[in-house]
Amino acid sequence: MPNTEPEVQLVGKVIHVAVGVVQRGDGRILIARRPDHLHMGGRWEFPGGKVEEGETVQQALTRELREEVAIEVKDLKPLTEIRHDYPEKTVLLDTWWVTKFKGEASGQEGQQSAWVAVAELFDYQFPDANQEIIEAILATGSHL
Ligand SMILES: Nc1nc2c([nH]c(=O)n2[C@H]2C[C@H](O)[C@@H](COP(=O)(O)OP(=O)(O)OP(=O)(O)O)O2)c(=O)[nH]1
Ligand SMILES: [Mg+2]
Repeated sequence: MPNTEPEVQLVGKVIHVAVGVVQRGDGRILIARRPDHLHMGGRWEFPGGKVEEGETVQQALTRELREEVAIEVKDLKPLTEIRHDYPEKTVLLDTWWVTKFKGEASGQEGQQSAWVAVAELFDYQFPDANQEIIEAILATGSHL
């Protein structure tokens, strides 16, 4: 009997996540601290969340930023896509610049948030997959 185990692992599902790099006019970027009880709890992140069935990634990002940090996305532009294997799951971080938005950002789930300069991103602890997002931000510099 052939062993089908490796194939089972290959077809394991990838979690599609919409991630927003929200940048203000002064170049600062919005980050938020993940609630402790979640996957990667306590680490800082770019706000976002899972794309639900029947949603586009843009719709998902707009919904997540409204739910998590109370801002209204007005314009988006693609930044990068990062696939990362954590021991417990595989994520596809579909990452977008948020180039226009309305509202004052504030953590709607009690989480801390901060507007940080690009150079300050290195002072915060992010999930491992974010290293490549930060590199993409540095490579682009800014959407402004
Ligand atoms: N939002 C976000 N998720 C990230 C980042 N980096 C990273 O590895 N992730 C991972 C952590 C999670 O496994 C997954 C995103 O899931 P999530 O917990 O934000 O999803 P969600 O907002 O839909 O939350 P829930 O409804 O499942 O509670 O992607 C990041 O910068 N932002
Ligand atoms: Mg989320």
